[in-house]
Amino acid sequence: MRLVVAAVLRRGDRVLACRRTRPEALAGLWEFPGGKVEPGEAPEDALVRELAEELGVNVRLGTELVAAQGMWPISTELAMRVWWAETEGEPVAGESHDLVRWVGRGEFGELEWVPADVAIAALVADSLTG
Ligand SMILES: Nc1nc2c([nH]c(=O)n2[C@H]2C[C@H](O)[C@@H](COP(=O)(O)OP(=O)(O)OP(=O)(O)O)O2)c(=O)[nH]1
Repeated sequence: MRLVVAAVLRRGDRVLACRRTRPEALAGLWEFPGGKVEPGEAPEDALVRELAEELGVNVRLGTELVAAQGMWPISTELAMRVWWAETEGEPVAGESHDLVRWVGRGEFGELEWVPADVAIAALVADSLTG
């Protein structure tokens, strides 16, 4: 099982959603930014690295958003761990995304999420005020 890590970057009552450019099956769908943990790499280090690479921001991780089962299932080969995070920088879409958007709880329903993120987005929306 390969581990994927993702961040719910929070600023006030909004969080950052990112629209994927690849692979074709996921292009156009929204996700929380992150990526695969490399062999030998600590999950938290991988997450900080991915956000620097993909969005050009230096993030500070907060607490983990734990699923009922522990990890968030993606597929038979992949499972995901997700952390709250903050940054002072302004995220800019690189090659992995063609749009980034700060969304409040009322806007979550406007986005078509990557399938594995639907349950995470629901939990996140519930925990935001406004
Ligand atoms: N980054 C990210 N990936 C997610 C989310 N939800 C979800 O199902 N995935 C899936 C999509 C991909 O199959 C996998 C993560 O791969 P990725 O393409 O983002 O990772 P990476 O940057 O390390 O990519 P690569 O080196 O394999 O190209 O997890 C999510 O919220 N964020």
